[in-house]
Amino acid sequence: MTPAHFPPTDTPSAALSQVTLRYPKGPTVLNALDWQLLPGQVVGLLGRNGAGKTTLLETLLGLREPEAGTVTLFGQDAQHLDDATRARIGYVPQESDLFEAFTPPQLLAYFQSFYPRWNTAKVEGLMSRWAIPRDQIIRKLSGGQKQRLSIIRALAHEPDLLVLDEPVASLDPTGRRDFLRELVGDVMDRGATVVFSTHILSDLERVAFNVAFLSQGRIALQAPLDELLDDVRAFTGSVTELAGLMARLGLQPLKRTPLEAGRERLLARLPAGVTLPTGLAADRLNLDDLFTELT
Ligand SMILES: Nc1ncnc2c1ncn2[C@@H]1O[C@H](COP(=O)(O)OP(=O)(O)OP(=O)(O)O)[C@@H](O)[C@H]1O
Repeated sequence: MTPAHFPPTDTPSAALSQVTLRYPKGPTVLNALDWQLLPGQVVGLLGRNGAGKTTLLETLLGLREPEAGTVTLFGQDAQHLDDATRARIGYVPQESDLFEAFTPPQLLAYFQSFYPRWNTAKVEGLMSRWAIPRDQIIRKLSGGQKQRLSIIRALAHEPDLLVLDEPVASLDPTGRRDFLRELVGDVMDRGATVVFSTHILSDLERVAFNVAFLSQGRIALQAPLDELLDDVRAFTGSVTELAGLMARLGLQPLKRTPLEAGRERLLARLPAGVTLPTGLAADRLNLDDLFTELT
């Protein structure tokens, strides 16, 4: 589907090139990582606990300075954004960063003052639909209500790049469905870029047109989810037979797992229309399997 109002541009909303980041006395979390997010893309970021999803999203936003590599947002150095570019970005962190002594309307009014664009109708609609208490101070809201408010705040200024770190973690199933619908509507209408990390794979199946797998400090694979479910196969056979097959078809293995007796299991994307040798097992994988294999 083509976004309706987005001006054509080749500039990625976010681009990371050869980014390496290590915490002092800690592990190397990002390791020469390359990643691009384009206008109109909705990307679900997947990775195991501790894989570095939060670190990656914070680095992408310029909140952490990498040891090596470059990060740009709309073509600008992420560490030195001008105000206009900063206003194009929305962020929902994993931990609530709302001012706890404010009421929700006070909080929203405060943030509104920073942005040239603010969609009051959208804010009011979501406040009502998500039943956010207006007179209660934020400290007294439930975890899910705080998360919803944080999402409303991030959607209100209609960012061109929306970054969400586990945005649905404390939402109930209705809240998740509603939020995801809002997200997709927003992106489709405005050609915005959305990236969100999640552990809830069924949510990705509803909305994430693209999935990115973070593993060992790199984006191991990013592609539209429906393509991955169609193309990625697990081949099982002798090492020699599979090496021959990969060479003949020009395929790059995504993962190899040695088995006994000179055999192996190998994951690769199989182009449409390729006829496989008879007797060769090539199984499809569901999203759970892909997560287990690629992260
Ligand atoms: N401030 C910090 N100082 C030192 N090490 C850190 C810090 N923050 C995170 N780490 C380490 O960096 C690695 C990546 O953490 P990060 O929070 O980015 O992972 P994650 O994929 O978001 O995890 P989760 O899914 O559990 O939220 C972990 O090994 C973590 O212990």
